[in-house]
Amino acid sequence: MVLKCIVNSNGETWKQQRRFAVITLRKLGLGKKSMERQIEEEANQLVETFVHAKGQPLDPASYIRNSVTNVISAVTFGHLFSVEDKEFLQIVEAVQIILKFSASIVYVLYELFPRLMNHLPGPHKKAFSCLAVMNSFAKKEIEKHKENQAWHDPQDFIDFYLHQMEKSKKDPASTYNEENLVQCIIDLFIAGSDTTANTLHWALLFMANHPDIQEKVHKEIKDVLGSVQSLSYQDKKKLPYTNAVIQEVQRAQYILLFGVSRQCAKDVNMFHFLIPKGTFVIPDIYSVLHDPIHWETPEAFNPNHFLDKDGLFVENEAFLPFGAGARICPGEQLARIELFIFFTSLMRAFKFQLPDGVKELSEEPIFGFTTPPHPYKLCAVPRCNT
Ligand code: HEM
Repeated sequence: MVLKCIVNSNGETWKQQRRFAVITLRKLGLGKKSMERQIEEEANQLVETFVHAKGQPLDPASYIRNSVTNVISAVTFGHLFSVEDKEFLQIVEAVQIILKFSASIVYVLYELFPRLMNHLPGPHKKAFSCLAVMNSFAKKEIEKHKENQAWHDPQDFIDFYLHQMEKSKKDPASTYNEENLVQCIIDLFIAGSDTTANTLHWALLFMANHPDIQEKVHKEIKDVLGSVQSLSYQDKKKLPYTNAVIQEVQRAQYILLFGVSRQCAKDVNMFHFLIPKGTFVIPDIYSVLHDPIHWETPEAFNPNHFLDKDGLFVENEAFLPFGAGARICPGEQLARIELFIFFTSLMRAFKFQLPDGVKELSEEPIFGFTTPPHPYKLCAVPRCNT
């Protein structure tokens, strides 16, 4: 019920919509209004917001969520929203409610007995109304794009999609239509905002709990980038320690309870077990990210998992937070750019400290479809060189 266009579709619809999304996200990364610049703009806004707190304790969750959701707005609609915009805040809230619902027992009941559940009150009604809000928001943006007729020089996801619809209107096998476009937009918002925001939320928590690691990150950024203002994703290669810390955050506190459930398209023989065609499979990505065969100290936060003895960055084949295979996350590159630019901008600008009297922040997650940290406060103390 919740995610349909790419995430939960199969067959020809999935193939076409996914291929289109992958190609379009790549093109947007290279385009005039490249995603990287928009992410940088949004990261600078987040830094400004934290500066206003003047080092006093603040809960960073909603600020991070708004910024990351705004990046998805830039990608899909081609513009950023003011974080005070009521409609925008409604969308941010709708994503939260839908995700919370999709990990609830009521969701399972709804999937099993939809007709009965339709007659009963409950959280599914609220989730449906949130989907309706997202639907009408997406439709309004599509209408604006149609009026502007900018799809001849496409600048965002909607432009590219309308262009594709026009190109394939005579193809009877085409699945490009406005209904699927609305679903794609909802997919991008739901799959692309909470995942990245929760990773950043964990990243700040780990930095406050591990000041020694935080100092090494800050020093590396300062030594390598100096007073260069603008950040680029290319800088990642020059910052092996920072890169290792970001990946370690993704590994140590994986932000999905499980991967997305999938159905076997054919009989599969795996390590002598037959998984018959049609079986639903739920990948346990967390277990791969904590497998003692692949990680020296799986339960500890340890950036050395991604560094060799000379401090150079090393990949690990068991680092699979974005899944694997044909269904691998199409937003991986966008997410990696966001994590790098947001994290590096924040580490460069602030020292994140525990508020007075707090010894440590809890590293226990809240279990749901995604696994954010428990709400916490920290102090973003501006570094004197910023
Ligand atoms: C830290 C951030 C993210 C993580 C950890 C993550 C992780 C994942 C995982 C594990 C899957 C399932 C892969 C599989 O079934 O094998 C997935 C699917 C997906 N993700 Fe992400 N994701 C992230 C960010 C994003 C972003 C930013 C977007 C969009 C812009 C996005 C869009 C999607 C979509 C559309 C799918 C469905 C793919 C399909 O079914 O073919 N994700 N993601």
